Amino acid sequence: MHTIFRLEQVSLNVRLNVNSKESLAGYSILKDISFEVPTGARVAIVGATGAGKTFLLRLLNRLSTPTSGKIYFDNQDYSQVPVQKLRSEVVLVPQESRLLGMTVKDALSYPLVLRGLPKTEITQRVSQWVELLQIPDDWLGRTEVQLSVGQRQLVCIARALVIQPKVLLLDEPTSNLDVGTTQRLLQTFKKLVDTTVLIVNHQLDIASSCDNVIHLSQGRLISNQRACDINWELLKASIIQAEAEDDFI
Ligand SMILES: Nc1ncnc2c1ncn2[C@@H]1O[C@H](COP(=O)(O)OP(=O)(O)OP(=O)(O)O)[C@@H](O)[C@H]1O
Repeated sequence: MHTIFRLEQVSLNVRLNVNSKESLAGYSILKDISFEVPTGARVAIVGATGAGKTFLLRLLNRLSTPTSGKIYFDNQDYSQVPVQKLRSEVVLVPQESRLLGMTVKDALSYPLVLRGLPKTEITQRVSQWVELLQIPDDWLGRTEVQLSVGQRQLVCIARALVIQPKVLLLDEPTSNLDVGTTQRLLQTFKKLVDTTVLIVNHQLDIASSCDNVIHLSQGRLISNQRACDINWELLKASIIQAEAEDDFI
């Protein structure tokens, strides 16, 4: 099995107050995390609010740097891979993505323009994804203020998909999408043969459509299992319990 990411005992501390000398050790966000992501897999990352899911995606995209431990991307120590190269192959779609004032059509073309693709190929690729995700033609000339939150979310995912990255990191990609669009998106992910997809999601039915499920709780890895081996009732109960404990704290 080829692995696209391998994490070995990765921990991440962040300083709550960057100016404070006392808090140099920082606040522990992720603790001693080890797992492997098979190339081409769809991996869900689940866990209670504040479990560290978003920070895990940030680590993989190198928006955050591990405090200790090692991360390997495509069998290479990822700290040795130039950040620009890594981010062109490992694309993160955060919860609050923006179109930066561009029209939908320009936003979808822009990453390909940056990569120097010929105009004809850009047009062809954008049309292909617009069609696959059933983005209506009348959105193409709109800017983000003329789109609903869910419509913008879909366009931001399409903008990442046109790049055909090696790894797609999606933070709550379906939080504002209707059931039909969510299903279409999940079907599309299944068809991506060369792209590994990691999805942070609160909805376990989305996790159940993935190949593997990583469960985090309070910054620790609780399990990394194949979806077909999971007892979903138990997983749900465990997440609910972690949320209740957090509320109590
Ligand atoms: N800028 C920050 N500085 C310090 N701690 C932070 C910062 N942002 C978030 N945290 C803390 O880091 C922990 C992990 O946050 P993270 O956003 O990764 O959680 P999450 O699992 O994605 O949660 P959610 O499901 O609510 O999005 C939380 O306890 C949070 O309070």
